[in-house]
Amino acid sequence: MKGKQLNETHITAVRVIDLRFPTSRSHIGSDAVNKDPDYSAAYCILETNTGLEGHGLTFTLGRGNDLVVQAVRYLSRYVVNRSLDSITSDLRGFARQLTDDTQFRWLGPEKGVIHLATGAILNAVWDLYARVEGKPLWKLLAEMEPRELVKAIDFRYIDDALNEQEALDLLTERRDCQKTRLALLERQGYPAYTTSVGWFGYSEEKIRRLAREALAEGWTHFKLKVGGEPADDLRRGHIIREEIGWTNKMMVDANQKWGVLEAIERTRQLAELKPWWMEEPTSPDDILGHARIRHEVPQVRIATGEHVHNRIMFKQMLQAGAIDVLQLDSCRVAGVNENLAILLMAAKFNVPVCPHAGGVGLCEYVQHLSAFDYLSVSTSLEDRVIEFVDHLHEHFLTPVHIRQGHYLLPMEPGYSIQIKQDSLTQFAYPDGEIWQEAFEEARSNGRA
Ligand SMILES: C[C@H](O)[C@@H](O)CC(=O)C(=O)O
Ligand SMILES: [Mg+2]
Repeated sequence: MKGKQLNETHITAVRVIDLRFPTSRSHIGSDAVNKDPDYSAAYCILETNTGLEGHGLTFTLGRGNDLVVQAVRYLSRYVVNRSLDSITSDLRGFARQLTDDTQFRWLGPEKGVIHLATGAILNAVWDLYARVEGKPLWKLLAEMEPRELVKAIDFRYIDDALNEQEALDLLTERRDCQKTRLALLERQGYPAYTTSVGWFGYSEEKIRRLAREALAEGWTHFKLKVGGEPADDLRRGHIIREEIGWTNKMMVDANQKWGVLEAIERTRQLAELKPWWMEEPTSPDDILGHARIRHEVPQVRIATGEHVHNRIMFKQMLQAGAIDVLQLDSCRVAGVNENLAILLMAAKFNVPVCPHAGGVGLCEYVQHLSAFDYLSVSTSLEDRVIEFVDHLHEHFLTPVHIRQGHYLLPMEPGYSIQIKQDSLTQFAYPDGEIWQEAFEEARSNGRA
């Protein structure tokens, strides 16, 4: 039956939508580097002969979306007119087709605009796969045979750190007691932290109020954006500490603001806030820089990953002992396939994965990856929390559910990423109503 449905599903067309939300107007999502982020998505819909659809997106910011949308359109050629089972029977080969296109590869390889676009298409394929199977993505993954799972992973360039046999052994050994872990997730959900209290552009009064409210809602982990003047960062940090106390956890995120030496100095200063981690202290490409910061400020754990663009970079981060916390991004790397590789490497190196979710749709995506990680890969919740931001969920057909600072397991088939038709129309750029109104207002104010 399973094979038959996959076989009978043919992808007939791909619709690509440039979707942008004007979040920068209220400083939502702002940090020391990204001061005016309009949360955006290069969104694609795989249409099929059966009426089922596969939805996928890659998160970007405002103008950057133009380029990724175009790249998704180009890559669509690899899915149109294919049966779903021609893809799912060789998921590694399919991912390679996308990453190895002989002319697009020059734009990467496996990084930047073309890789972001690859993430959208691959995630849409997995969404469709899970819908055809009638399962949420986490369940599809957790129930797949280890042998099938490793066949989705491209071990090229990482097999010096993790090879296929090791991945297979790890997945096989860790199947024990999966039911017990599932029962725990069903009961209490997956632990989470909130970033929404501490965006960079928020006033001190606002972060105090939001921290207080979040505490009352049951949150125990809170993230603050730093990277401003040292005294301002400390003052803002102490405001949060005054509200949440010293038992709850606070993390700080500099969004790559500093060079390595400044990062060392600033992380030492921020240590007085007792941060649970220091996030993105410097450039995401500086593997040895992260290792040095970690070595020179041992009292603060170092986290990064939202801008780490592929499994090969993560491999080196792990090999170099550069990070304490790995923050994979579900669609910066090449979709579910590459996330599997990264989860497995992190498990081998015993580094906790706390996925990045500050963006549109990222919370919806990563809840599946973390549930799968716990059920089948890391098998631990220790030091692991999923990020949560409380913006834009109203646009999703099956948004995340949070209870007492935990993500509840999503139960609907698919990857939870489908955006409501009304929202797709209203926020499409530049023709959507929201943007037309904004252009009109700018014209009448003489700004256009
Ligand atoms: C621009 C994004 O909002 C970024 O600040 C998110 C981020 O760093 C995080 O969620 O962590
Ligand atoms: Mg961050």
